[in-house]
Amino acid sequence: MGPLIISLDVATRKDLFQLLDQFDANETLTVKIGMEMFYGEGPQIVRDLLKKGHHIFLDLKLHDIPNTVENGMRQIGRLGVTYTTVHALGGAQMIAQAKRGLINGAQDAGVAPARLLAVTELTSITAQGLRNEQNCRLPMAEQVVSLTQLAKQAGADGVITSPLEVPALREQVGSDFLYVTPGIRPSGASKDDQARTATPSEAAHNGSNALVIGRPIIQAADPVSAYHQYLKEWQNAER
Ligand SMILES: O=c1ccn([C@@H]2O[C@H](COP(=O)(O)O)[C@@H](O)[C@H]2O)c(=O)[nH]1
Repeated sequence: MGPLIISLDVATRKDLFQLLDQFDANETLTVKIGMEMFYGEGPQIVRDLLKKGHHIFLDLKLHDIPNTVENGMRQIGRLGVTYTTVHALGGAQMIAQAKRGLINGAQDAGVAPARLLAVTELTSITAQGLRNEQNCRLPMAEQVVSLTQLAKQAGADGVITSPLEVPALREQVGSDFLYVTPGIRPSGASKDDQARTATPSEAAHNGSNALVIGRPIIQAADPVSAYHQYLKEWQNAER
């Protein structure tokens, strides 16, 4: 069973440490740094979190021509994060070069290479949006399977997808690949801007390898107890 990754979607370093300092200092967490924090605070925030012993998922979702992505990934690879992301829609060549950039960056810095995760269809995309806005003729699960096969063949280590597609992915793409799932909402909670959601225990039952949870933890009245409640549900779920 993989980690429950806390998505630290806050604007400033001060907000971030106000949140993290509520956790026991001995508790090693896996935390996700996204665009909001990285664009505001830069790579130093990643280095500071690594110094505190946390594992980092740097979620910048690169999507550009292959050469640009490879060079960006070389910089990310030097940081020593555990996971990072590209959009699968960038294509096989882009994904393969992203992987090469990560490996070369890790070698430059003498750190372990990050695992490369390809975003399939964002968990905010509905079946209607896929059809009417992306003009995609495949049903959601087939489109996600197709992008996952592409990502796997191109050398990614896993995908980001909704927990709803994981059973089809395990069956059609295999279990030797990471299925990391945001779009997690406790039963009865607001979906916010997420469309394809599941609870932590449903995600576990469907075969997710790791959960990503943001607002239900960071906006809770007590983020530490919310984290432990979802962690318990994730760890104790029937698989
Ligand atoms: O398809 C995707 C890809 C990435 N995300 C990211 O996960 C978190 C989810 O936050 P919540 O507050 O739990 O909704 C957020 O940082 C997204 O950028 C995603 O939700 N879906």
